[in-house]
Amino acid sequence: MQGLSAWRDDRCLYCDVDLSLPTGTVMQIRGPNGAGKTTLLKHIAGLSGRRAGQVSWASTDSHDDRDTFTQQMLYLGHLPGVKSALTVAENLQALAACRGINLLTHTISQALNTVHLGGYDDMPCHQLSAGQLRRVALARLFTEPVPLWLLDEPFTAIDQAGVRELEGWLAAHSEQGGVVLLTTHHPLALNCPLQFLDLQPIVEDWH
Ligand SMILES: Nc1ncnc2c1ncn2[C@@H]1O[C@H](COP(=O)(O)OP(=O)(O)OP(=O)(O)O)[C@@H](O)[C@H]1O
Repeated sequence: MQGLSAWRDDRCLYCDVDLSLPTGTVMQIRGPNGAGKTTLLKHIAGLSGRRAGQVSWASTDSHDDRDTFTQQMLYLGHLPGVKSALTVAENLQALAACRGINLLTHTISQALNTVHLGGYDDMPCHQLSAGQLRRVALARLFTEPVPLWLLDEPFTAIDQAGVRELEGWLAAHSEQGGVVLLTTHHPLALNCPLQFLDLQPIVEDWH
């Protein structure tokens, strides 16, 4: 990523951010509320319209080959992003279908077992707790296996045991050659090297 910049009104949120994320990288974007962490993740995922700077995947500009880039990355936003009227399995199927994957029932059940929602396949999502909804979103890490994970506050509503488990998944993904870029206010304890990108808050000029 080269020269990433974003503005709100006439204020620069982040300017000329250069990042290189080799295979195996886990990087935490840090900064206080409003510093621009979500904006930057969406920028990289290509979800915020074209901003300044270039995002390349495997040496190709992500805008020149959008299809390849979207097939290689999974963006999980700070909201779970599941439809409450659908069941757990229907949500996972619909989301995977967006990238052309036809999920087998067995794959869904396995992923749900991994996130400790085994047997919840046919449960309507409006009946789930906040932590369970988050786990449905996290099940996509296993139903849509891709090298690049862009995760915005993935620990939200997750219990303590789940936090340790998710930390383990991040480290395992890195060991398998994946790349993780995430935001969290949670201090991470990973069994792998962790890099940081610190964003500074905009200083308001009240005068
Ligand atoms: N849709 C929007 N329109 C205008 N300004 C916005 C919009 N979304 C965010 N902002 C502003 O952009 C700045 C960065 O917001 P962003 O959500 O990226 O911060 P963040 O670092 O992720 O914060 P948090 O830790 O609270 O999640 C904030 O000042 C916010 O008010």
